[in-house]
Amino acid sequence: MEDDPTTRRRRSSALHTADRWPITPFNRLFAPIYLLAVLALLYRHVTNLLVPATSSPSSFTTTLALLVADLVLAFMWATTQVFRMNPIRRREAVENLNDVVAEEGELPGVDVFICTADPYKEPPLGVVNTALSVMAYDYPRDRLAVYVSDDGGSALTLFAFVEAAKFAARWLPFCERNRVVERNPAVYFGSNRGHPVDGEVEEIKTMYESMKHKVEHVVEAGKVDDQFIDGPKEQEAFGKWSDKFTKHNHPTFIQVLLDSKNDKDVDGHVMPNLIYVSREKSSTSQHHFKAGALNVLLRVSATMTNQPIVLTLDCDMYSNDPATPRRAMCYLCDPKLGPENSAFVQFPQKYHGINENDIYAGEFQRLFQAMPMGADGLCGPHHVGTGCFFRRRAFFGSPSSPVAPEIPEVGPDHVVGGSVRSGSVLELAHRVAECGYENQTSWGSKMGFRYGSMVEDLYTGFHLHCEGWRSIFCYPEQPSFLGDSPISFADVLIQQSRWSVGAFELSMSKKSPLFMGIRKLGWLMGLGYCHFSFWPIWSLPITTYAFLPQLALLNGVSVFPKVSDPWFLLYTFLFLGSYLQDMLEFTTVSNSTFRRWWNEQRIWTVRGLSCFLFGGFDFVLKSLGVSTKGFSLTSKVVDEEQRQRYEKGMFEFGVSSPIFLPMAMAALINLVSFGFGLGRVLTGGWWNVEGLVLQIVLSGFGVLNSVPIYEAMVVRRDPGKFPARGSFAAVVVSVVLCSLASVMFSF
Ligand SMILES: O=c1ccn([C@@H]2O[C@H](COP(=O)(O)OP(=O)(O)O[C@H]3O[C@H](CO)[C@@H](O)[C@H](O)[C@H]3O)[C@@H](O)[C@H]2O)c(=O)[nH]1
Ligand SMILES: [Mn+2]
Repeated sequence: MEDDPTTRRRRSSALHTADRWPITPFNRLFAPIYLLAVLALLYRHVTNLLVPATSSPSSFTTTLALLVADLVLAFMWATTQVFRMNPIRRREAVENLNDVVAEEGELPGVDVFICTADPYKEPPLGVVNTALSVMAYDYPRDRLAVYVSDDGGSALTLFAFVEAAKFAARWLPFCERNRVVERNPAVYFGSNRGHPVDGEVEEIKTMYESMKHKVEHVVEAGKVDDQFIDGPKEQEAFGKWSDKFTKHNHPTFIQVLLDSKNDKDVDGHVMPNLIYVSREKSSTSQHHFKAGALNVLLRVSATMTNQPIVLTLDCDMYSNDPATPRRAMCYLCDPKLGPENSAFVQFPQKYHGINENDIYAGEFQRLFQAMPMGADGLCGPHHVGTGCFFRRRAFFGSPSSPVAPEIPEVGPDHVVGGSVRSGSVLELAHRVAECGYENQTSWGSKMGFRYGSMVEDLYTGFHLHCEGWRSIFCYPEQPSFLGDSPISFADVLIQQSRWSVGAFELSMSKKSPLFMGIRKLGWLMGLGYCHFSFWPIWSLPITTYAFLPQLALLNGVSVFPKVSDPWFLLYTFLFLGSYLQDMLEFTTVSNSTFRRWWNEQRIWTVRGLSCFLFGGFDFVLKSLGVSTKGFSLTSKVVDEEQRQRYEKGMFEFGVSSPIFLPMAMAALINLVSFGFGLGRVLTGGWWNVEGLVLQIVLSGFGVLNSVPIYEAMVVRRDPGKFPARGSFAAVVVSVVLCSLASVMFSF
């Protein structure tokens, strides 16, 4: 049959399908019922405020605090419902791609961007392995270009890539011939999953070990010794570095390590392009962290290869499935979908090495899986920074009104003239990577990744959606990418404090989802974006419920209805209703365990008492111009002892940090108030504490959630335990807080 466009169009329908979640009808039914209960609760608070039972100032303050807390809970509840209204799960039929794209040569080219920023926090060997895993994709090699952005400006990282380019010439054909699935060599050689061990495997393994040894040696030494430099070309590359350069002050370095027009693998087949880029840095310019780095890569790649699709990856997110680009192409090449409906294809963030019960809730099942599926049934998932295939065009204005860049050579329509090694191409590439280049241009505002938030991913995705672009969530059974998840508790909380600052930067901006979002995307998606951008305000109700009812209990003051009061039923329904629905969804949709769900709800409360709170403070300080805190990079270095403790499910406190203080205080105060409540029950019987029952139950719940903190404070002796200084501080501040509360409740 002739392959005319109509036939192809028809066939493309088989490229992907979408299924609905089975529990959606229940969720849709439950939402209005729960809403009525929420309204009833708010009504109760308001009447209590206006017509108080007692006229004490403390009871007025308590009711007001609970009203505010419940208003925030109600708002966040509403934003969560958005994702429950029409969630879909897509599946791709990669085998049908060849019907639509008749020849391999028709597949669109992909420029892959990998960001790294510090050779000590992000070991170059890991970055190199990520690059190797994507260079070895099952995709025409001449249509693949890998760009590495090194914000560390480090010769150590370049050295690792020089070695990787040599190793790739063996590794790529090996993977292809043997249909290797794990194309990250560290994973392949690290797992003993019955790989055939023959002469060739042994030889490649030795080659890998030698590369690893050299790279690790160089990183440890902190410099590239002459003995490791091979030939005049390398001499020239490393000769560009000087001792005077620092991470924050150095010229542009662009090094073409592999060029698909000239470089061949050991079998004589072409190699993908591999290009190292370190943009110019100067201590007097703004660099906009990762967003800035990505915009430089957008321009540099435009001048060198300018392929229509761009894949962005964090340095730790390696490919776990060589068919991934073809999966993405099932959407990007689908003529039925249209470019405006597939501006980007987002894959979920998934991690390797998370412990059995996921004690830190590092899987982010909701944020990275359930909610994107929910949004996919509306206008598409939010962007999560890594594992995302973009149409280059999406960075240059809305689907209907393109924005022209300051020079046509960095635009999506530019046709690259020379080879990536040609003098004129390289000269232009250097120019567009200069730190003053963006002055008086639209980069970061109307073009490229947007500046203005620490979560440039969410921020940029939001702006693209508001411009009229739509996105796709691609969630195959086998994870397409796997990344590192921090295993030290302090690292986890610092990372999420940064996310919290970024979220506030979006929600409090002039283009907040609450206003621009709802206006441009409608109520549903507008509120959906509010969920992410108001994420840290959970800390308000969580902090209130972690302290206020407990302190009241200690003073014998009742803040919830009595057991015999009909309102008691409302409280029970609200609590159990949301918890049970949440548990049901967590365990069925993502097929997870009860223990993981339990840990997840615990971490939710812990976040409210740590990173959300601290992120909020940081945001205020930043807005006032007091703090200029930058991007605190998450360390990807693993301490073996820490890893072992983590495997056993132990929380890693270790360092004394103020971020642990509020949760430790909550643990202590809940314990004391629970003990106090139980004491009253034992001495006076239940009827004596009728009005305090819910407070006793809440304290008990707090105690259950704090078990790992008590263990770390009292029982453990290992280096990951709660530092004695931290415990002491928590006791002192808790005593002060309890005394203040007893004064307050006496009014
Ligand atoms: O100035 C910088 C800072 C960071 N990075 C890179 O950004 C990536 C993400 O940094 P990481 O420390 O791993 O932060 P995470 O919090 O783990 O990253 C999540 O959150 C970020 C937003 O805060 C998103 O950009 C990421 O994609 C998402 O995985 C890494 O590859 C870094 O090398 C840079 O290139 N330049
Ligand atoms: Mn990361």
